[in-house]
Amino acid sequence: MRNTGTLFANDLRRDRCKALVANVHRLGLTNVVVTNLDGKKLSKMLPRLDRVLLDAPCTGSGIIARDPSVKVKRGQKDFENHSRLQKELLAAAIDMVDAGSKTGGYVVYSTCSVSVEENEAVVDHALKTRNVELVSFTSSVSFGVEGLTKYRERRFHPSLNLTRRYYPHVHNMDGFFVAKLKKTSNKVPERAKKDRAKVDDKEWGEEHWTPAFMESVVDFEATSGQAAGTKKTAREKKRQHRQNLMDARGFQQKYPPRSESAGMANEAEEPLSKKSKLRDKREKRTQGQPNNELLDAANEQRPRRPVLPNTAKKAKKVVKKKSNGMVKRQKAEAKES
Ligand SMILES: C[S@@+](CC[C@H](N)C(=O)[O-])C[C@H]1O[C@@H](n2cnc3c(N)ncnc32)[C@H](O)[C@@H]1O
Repeated sequence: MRNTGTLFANDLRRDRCKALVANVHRLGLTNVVVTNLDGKKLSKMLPRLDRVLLDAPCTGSGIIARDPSVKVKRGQKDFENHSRLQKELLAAAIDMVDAGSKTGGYVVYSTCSVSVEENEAVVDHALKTRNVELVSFTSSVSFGVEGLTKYRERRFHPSLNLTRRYYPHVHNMDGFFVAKLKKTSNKVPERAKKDRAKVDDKEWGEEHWTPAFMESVVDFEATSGQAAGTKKTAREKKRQHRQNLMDARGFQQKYPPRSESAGMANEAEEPLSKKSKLRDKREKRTQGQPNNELLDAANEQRPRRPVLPNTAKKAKKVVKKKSNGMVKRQKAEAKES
């Protein structure tokens, strides 16, 4: 501006304004008015401007190379909150500009973030809620890669390719984003323009949600933390699994249980086979008996007689037999004498 016209420089933080004033003095600028206000309210306080540069507050995901703490400092909520604030600040910046300005009517939006939420999503929101369009600025800045027009399930206005992204590993600088907007009318649209950012609200794996799948009960394996009273036996689990399969295939409607047609009280009970009756009997018999596993563990701890190898056993037997014979012989000799 070569020290002509008037420049308003604003920051919400007082300490930042001090640094700003110092820079103004250092550069010998005489056309700058420094304000310490909330950017969202600025449009009501200042006259209509020719152009605005919004270097928006952001998560700083583009400066991780310089400040790795960003990786642990920022969470999903930070990205969401910054995106919301950036949308409000950009709307306010657009409202401050005069669309009929002979020398401008432009807003430049920039962040030092590489996240889509803080960049393309913010600009796309402005395109929908204000009368602005994106313009190219490659004549003055010839490098950078095109902004994204789609990202995962999100779709943005095709003109988002006029924005520019700068990457540390590609451009040897901080991660950065720049968009240049031209205001086409001072009117603020009453309703947001058609939503192009179609969010695919289909959930992962939804294609598997067949009616049969949705009707069946998923039988999860009992975990170690399960209450003792609710633990299912293998037989009960098997029965439950069979029941689930039958429910999923609509067996219940096609072939109602016999008891139902006969009007019996116990409807869910199915006829027991001979084998399962026997198994039931065995289960009842073992109920209340000591736990075999505990007994085994106790036996393990009891001191045991050393197990002799076979040859040692045989030798022991022979000695025993011999000693028996000797005793008999001695008795016989004693009788004779
Ligand atoms: C990326 S920095 C701008 C840096 C500045 N361009 C410079 O070179 O020093 C974003 C600035 O926005 C300020 N800020 C945050 N919220 C604001 C708000 N609601 N209104 C105005 N400024 C705000 C922050 O204090 C921060 O200094």
